Amino acid sequence: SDLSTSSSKTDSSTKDLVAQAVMPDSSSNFCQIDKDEPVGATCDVTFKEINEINRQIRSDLLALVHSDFFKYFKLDLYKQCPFWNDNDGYCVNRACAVDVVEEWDTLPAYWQPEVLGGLDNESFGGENIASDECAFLDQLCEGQKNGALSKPDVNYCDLEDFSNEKSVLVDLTANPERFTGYGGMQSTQIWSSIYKENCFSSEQAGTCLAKNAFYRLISGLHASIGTHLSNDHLNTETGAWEPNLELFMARVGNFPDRVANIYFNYAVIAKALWKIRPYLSHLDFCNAYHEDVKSMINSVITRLNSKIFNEDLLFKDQVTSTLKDDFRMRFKNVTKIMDCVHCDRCRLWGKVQTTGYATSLKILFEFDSEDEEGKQNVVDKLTKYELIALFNTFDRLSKSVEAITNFEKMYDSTVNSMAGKLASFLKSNNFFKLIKSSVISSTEKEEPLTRTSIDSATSSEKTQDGISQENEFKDLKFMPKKVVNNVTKTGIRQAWDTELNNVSEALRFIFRSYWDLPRNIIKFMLLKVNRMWNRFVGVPEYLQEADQDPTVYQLNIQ
Ligand SMILES: Cc1cc2nc3c(=O)[nH]c(=O)nc-3n(C[C@H](O)[C@H](O)[C@H](O)COP(=O)(O)OP(=O)(O)OC[C@H]3O[C@@H](n4cnc5c(N)ncnc54)[C@H](O)[C@@H]3O)c2cc1C
Repeated sequence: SDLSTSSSKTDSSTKDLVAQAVMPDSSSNFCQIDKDEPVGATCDVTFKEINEINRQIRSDLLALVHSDFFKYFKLDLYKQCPFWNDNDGYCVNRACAVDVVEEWDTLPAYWQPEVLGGLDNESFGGENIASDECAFLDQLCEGQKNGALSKPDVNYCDLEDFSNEKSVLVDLTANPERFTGYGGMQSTQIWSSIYKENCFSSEQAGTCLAKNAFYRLISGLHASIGTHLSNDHLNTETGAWEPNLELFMARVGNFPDRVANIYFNYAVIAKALWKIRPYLSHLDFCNAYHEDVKSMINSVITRLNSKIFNEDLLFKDQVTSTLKDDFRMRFKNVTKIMDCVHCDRCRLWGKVQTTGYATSLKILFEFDSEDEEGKQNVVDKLTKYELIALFNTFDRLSKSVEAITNFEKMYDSTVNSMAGKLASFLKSNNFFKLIKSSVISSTEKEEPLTRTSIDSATSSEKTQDGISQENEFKDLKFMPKKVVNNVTKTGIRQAWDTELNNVSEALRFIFRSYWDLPRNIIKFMLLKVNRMWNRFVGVPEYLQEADQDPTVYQLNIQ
């Protein structure tokens, strides 16, 4: 997929649709979500409460994931897709690339190869651990070395990825999750395989709940990615990275369930973080960063609470261990499907986030509430990459929630300005006055515009254009209402006036066309002469096109 093509396609298709996409029934009902409602049956927290929690923790969380400990992640960018033979696809856009860390000297001490034993985890453990300044890192990887993590397997992701020799270290802050242009058949295949993992075979009690939770997790991840690529989107006209409201509405905002699933995922990860809080004291960060990192973690986690998500409603009592195993295995497959993603940047963030979710599921469902020692054990055996993924995934969701709040502001101001523009347009333009007079009854004519009148006028406008938006974007849910035929008949007199106006407007249009004809002919001739001259003096074809359409030039040079 080509960045410029897909981007310009998106720009043009969404631009025309924005009027329909962002025209709501009520501007306060952004995404058609009641913010005072709970996020889901398993969450005792409302959308509004999550917005407030997020507002409080946002800056601390951001500082945490920018800290030297949490900003690095390790993955194998060249791992073969284990599910199908399609390793040939490449995303060649610059935006798809990942800048790996090559200048090791610039890294903090505990990321240096001599301290980490080449980062392959082989040298972790043994007697040296206690004396190592970075005992925490060794401690986290100890379980892996001892094989304790795989017997029994309580992991929802493949931990081997991090010990793979071919894995590279990546600075996440230098590779932001944003629009890459990755799309088409390749990404569709990935998403559809991910959703297919939700096909639990079991019919036992609780399967439906498990399926529902699985679906919400995946859909929330998908929607969060959609929010990021819309929030950090390349404007091909200016070259700037900026939020794109139309794209957000088309991908996420028009689907209340997708927005709700982002909040659901926020609640899931927040609860996992809340659960490990009492056991974090064992973690030992490097001296230089120890206190800072710990206080940053604390300031985020202390603002979370237990009622944000009730995992017991999901699995406890209703689900046998076979179903839980099935759930774990299927989620592990999702993390493995990330190796089939052709765009490196997307693969990187896909790996980080699926590992983050996998870690939170491990904490939520493998923590035995009666067994304090067991809980401490689970936390002690988390690898550093699981911990890094967990906090970075929480940051992604936190950023999504923040972006949704900003999109809501953009949406409201777009709607307000559209309503204002439409109102003045209707006032000044005769053609629309005619429509207005046929839609609004004679008694309402001089009253200020109401929401209904604006909607009706827009719908009429749409019908006049003859464009069937429903066919183009079946997904959109904020379509203006269908034209309601509420013409008030006020007798033959009004019909006569309307007809007379129609005829006079038509005559005026014909007259104006004749009037403009000579000017249009001259313009056309000048254009032709200009083209012939350019060809004569040897100006390349693409520059001539760019001359007429600046976007063409921009696309060609990319
Ligand atoms: C792991 C992964 C990471 C990616 N990361 C990036 C990235 O960082 N930057 C980037 O620009 N692109 C990224 N992409 C690509 C991006 O997700 C889209 O696939 C791409 O933009 C094409 O979008 P689309 O509109 O064709 O529909 P897609 O997003 O591909 O969706 C396919 C279909 O799934 C359904 N659907 C869409 N969203 C949801 C949802 N939330 N819940 C339920 N159903 C849904 C719709 O019916 C839709 O038609 C990534 C893709 C994958 C698989």
